[in-house]
Amino acid sequence: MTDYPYPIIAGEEMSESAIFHDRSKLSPRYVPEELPHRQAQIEQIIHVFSDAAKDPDRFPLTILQVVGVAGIGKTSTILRSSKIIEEQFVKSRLVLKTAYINLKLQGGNKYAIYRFLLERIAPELPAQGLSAEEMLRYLLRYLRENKQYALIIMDEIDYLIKTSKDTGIIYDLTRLNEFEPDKPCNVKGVVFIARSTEFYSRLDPAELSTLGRVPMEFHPYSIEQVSDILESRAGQAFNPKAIGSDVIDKVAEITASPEVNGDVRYALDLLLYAGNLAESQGTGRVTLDHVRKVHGQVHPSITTEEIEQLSKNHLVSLMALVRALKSKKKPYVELKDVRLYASELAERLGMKKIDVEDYLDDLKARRLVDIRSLKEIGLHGASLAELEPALMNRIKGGEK
Ligand SMILES: Nc1ncnc2c1ncn2[C@@H]1O[C@H](COP(=O)(O)OP(=O)(O)OP(=O)(O)O)[C@@H](O)[C@H]1O
Repeated sequence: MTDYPYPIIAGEEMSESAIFHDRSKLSPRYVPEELPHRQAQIEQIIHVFSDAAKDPDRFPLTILQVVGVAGIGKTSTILRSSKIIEEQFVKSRLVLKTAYINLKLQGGNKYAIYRFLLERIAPELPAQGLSAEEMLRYLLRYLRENKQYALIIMDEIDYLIKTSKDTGIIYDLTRLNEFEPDKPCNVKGVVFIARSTEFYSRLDPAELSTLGRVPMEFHPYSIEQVSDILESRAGQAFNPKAIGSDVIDKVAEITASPEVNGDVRYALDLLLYAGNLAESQGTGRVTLDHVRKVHGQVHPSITTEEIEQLSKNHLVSLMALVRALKSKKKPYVELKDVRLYASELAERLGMKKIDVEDYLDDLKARRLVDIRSLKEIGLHGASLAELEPALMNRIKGGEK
């Protein structure tokens, strides 16, 4: 183990301590009921689907796109809205199932994605031996026969389109109502979430037109808004006496800086680690010093959640890049340097040789690595020394 002073993985368990009331409320997987400053967007989305629960068979398949930078509540807003829409269906004595897919996590091809969809919506149906198109037909038939409805949420669609040739997914999902045109389509909505609209350039005109050109844009929060959000999250996670508004305002200020670019996920990480540090020092209260110390050590351009999403090969490739950059003391290194460190690391960890180039490409698509050319590979963000223990912890701790 390393001397990294606080666990890099957010604890899921309820924990009693002088600092925390329930630290799992800071976990990236927790979707709070209250989303300050996203109420207008929630209402807008609910409005779009407001007639769906009233007369679902006449409600058309509705496509929604949501676009905005990382960590500004896109996913949470959609998930919260879908819960409310589900409740409206329940009130009409109907069933709406939400299938959420994070394409960065799920990755892969059309086939794997549709199989996952089928598992979520129609778990009784076996997916084995079916073609991608058959899976969608089965899914639609299953919903019809069981008088159920579905909402599909495809998160990080831009990542998928950038890394995979299966752009057909957009075409398929936006035309689910044309599979059997004489029958109602019980998938009532498909929501695509993306960081930007750059992926449009990889779509053909037919895909673009079914997707619709007008995304719902989410703008980053202001400092004051981040403060409100953190106050609400901290209120659930910390003991009231353990944290003050000075700390919340400091974290909000850091979060709104260009370096972090409003990513609330990073703010929650900062609060968690600062709390852990205060706990380990037995101070009974989180101080500005704890925040400063942690901010100096955690890497703003890579959050806990992003590290958790990486496979061991990704981690080793990233670690090799960090080591190469450190040893060369330059902002960019060459691919061959990274290769060298990666094979050394893999050998030491008893792993098979890694195709570093593929993993670096993927890390680039995840916006963690900056590849200008094969001779100029660097990291997004500045200081790296701190990244190494966090990555090593994960490599040794959890395998994916
Ligand atoms: N208004 C808010 N109130 C409370 N928590 C929030 C709010 N906005 C964001 N968060 C929290 O910040 C974290 C990141 O939010 P979320 O995953 O929804 O962002 P995103 O825009 O979808 O990011 P990405 O593009 O990286 O997926 C989550 O833990 C979420 O709960």
